[in-house]
Amino acid sequence: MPRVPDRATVMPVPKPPPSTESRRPSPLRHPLAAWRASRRIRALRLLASVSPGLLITVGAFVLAEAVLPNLTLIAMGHATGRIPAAARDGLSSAAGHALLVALAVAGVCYGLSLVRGPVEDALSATVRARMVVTLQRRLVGAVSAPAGIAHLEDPATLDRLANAQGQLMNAAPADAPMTIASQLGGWLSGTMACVVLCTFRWWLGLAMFAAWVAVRRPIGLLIRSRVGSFRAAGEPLRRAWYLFALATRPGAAKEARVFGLGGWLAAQHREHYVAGLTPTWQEIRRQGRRVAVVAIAVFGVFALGAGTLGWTAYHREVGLGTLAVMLTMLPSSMAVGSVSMTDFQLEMMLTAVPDLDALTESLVPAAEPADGAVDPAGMPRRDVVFEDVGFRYPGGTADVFDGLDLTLRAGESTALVGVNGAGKTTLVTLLARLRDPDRGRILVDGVPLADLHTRDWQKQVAVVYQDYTRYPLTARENVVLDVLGGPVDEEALRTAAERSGALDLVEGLPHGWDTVLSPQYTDGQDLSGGQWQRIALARALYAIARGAGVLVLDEPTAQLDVRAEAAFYERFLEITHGVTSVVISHRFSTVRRADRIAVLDGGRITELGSHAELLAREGTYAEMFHKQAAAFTEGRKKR
Ligand SMILES: Nc1ncnc2c1ncn2[C@@H]1O[C@H](COP(=O)(O)OP(=O)(O)OP(=O)(O)O)[C@@H](O)[C@H]1O
Repeated sequence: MPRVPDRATVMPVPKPPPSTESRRPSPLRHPLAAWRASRRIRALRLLASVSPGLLITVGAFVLAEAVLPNLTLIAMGHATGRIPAAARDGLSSAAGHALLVALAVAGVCYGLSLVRGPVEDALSATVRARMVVTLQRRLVGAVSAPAGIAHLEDPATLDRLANAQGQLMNAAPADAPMTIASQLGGWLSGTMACVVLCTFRWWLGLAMFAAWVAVRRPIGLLIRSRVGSFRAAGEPLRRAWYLFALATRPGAAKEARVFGLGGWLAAQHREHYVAGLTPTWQEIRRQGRRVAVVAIAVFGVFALGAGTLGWTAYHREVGLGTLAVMLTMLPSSMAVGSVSMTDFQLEMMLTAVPDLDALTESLVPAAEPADGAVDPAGMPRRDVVFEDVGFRYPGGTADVFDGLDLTLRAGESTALVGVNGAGKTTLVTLLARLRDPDRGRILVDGVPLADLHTRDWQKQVAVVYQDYTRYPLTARENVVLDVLGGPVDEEALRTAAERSGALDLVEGLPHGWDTVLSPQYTDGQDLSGGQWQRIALARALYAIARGAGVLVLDEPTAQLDVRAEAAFYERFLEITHGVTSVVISHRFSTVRRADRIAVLDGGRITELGSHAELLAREGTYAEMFHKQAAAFTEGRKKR
């Protein structure tokens, strides 16, 4: 008796670990661990993994950002303080020399501050470019790690994916390291100003520092909670972006115009966007009063500092130079507590970090357990057996399969017939192990599918899907997809194109096999639906020529014209000869040519046999066949 695994144990949608965003630091947690887990540190570590040299350069930028503005102000203050003495004693006096030195230092620092802008621009562009490549590589790696596709229909995973790309909040995560650097530079600059204030009155520097930190904390928390409610609205925001893409990209452009969808799309986009942002706006309104309290505190602290300076100057306790330096340090110290739009943007960028990690942590290890050790090369030699298979889509309300038994004999063609929604395409999905059954087993030459190396088995199954992909690549690349970047077997390519009826079409293209099949690229050209279908068919036949063991054709002639369809039928036996093939079609002129026909109904195979056998049985197949034949004859008579 085969082991019947229960639903929960088979290839589940990988569950992301709880977002580190929501893991509140426990008081017992080591501070160093909390520091390492901080999203800022993780973003900077990401940059270090891209290029340690770049991180060091960014560090130097932070130092310059912290020191240069203060040095300029201090030097200018000192210069101001020396003016009276220099004016009195002359420039050649000691006081005059001190003035010149202070002016020279101020000039150099100011000059260096002037190049800060262009340097920051260049550095930001480099960091962004390197980060984008790394982030995209990690995302593609994570998303394509599982052999199955269930995770791509999991809303939580899709929210994470959209946010890790920066799409959900319209904030580019690749800009996070430089924004952190700029923010850190500002904070250090403010801290340095507080230290300078300490040299005047130790308590004033400390008080300013403590006040700014105290001011910054509640505003920081407000920003976090705003961004948190923004992030929580993942689904409506993702939907808003989807609608926006529908309205602005070519895919749906034709239907959007013909059906006049433009206004509806715009209204729907607005509705979902507003629904996504409403909690954030409510949060902002709730926070308004706290922000007002903080603003009053800022004013109070600043007044205390300025008042103290004014008082001491009035009583001649400090000289002009000290007064000039300290007066500039007061506003400089504000950088410790200042919060701007950049902080909000940075907070949004940083939400991508835990999402990126969660995707990698959940999807990449999920790829491993699904892999078996048996090499499927040359399989199937005998058969592929579906044994008591049960399957229901995650979140679905009904079983698609309930005790399905079917044997696909090696070297034979089997046609799958059934009404819309009977589960024909789903059966192919299980065969290619893009999903696993909830119950029962699929055996290839007696070996459970789970014991085969998943990726290699998937390469053994060449499928022309009903909704095959039209890649914006050259005609050649569209056909030789499974070996992209590797050597191309030109003879097999030509034969595949000839058998699928694509050869004449490709030879008629402006650059032949090298024509890009997309009008969105220079010299590119689009194809008609039927022409694309021939290319997709050639893709599967090329894979078969290169050793794939199973050919699956899902509605192979749906988009072909009458002549192409007739030519396909003539070649059908030749195309599928000796190949283990599965043909799904509602056209009985295709189906009848298969060696065996399986009728799928109510989650099981209800009839199985050759065309003649099933007609003789006078069951569902015979009824469907006669209805279609009658409709066809009727149609011809009317013409
Ligand atoms: N990704 C999915 N998530 C949930 N349910 C799905 C999904 N894909 C298909 N279904 C459902 O599973 C059932 C079988 O769908 P499937 O596409 O396999 O049918 P089919 O026989 O190929 O139909 P058709 O002849 O229309 O192509 C249908 O009820 C469909 O609604």
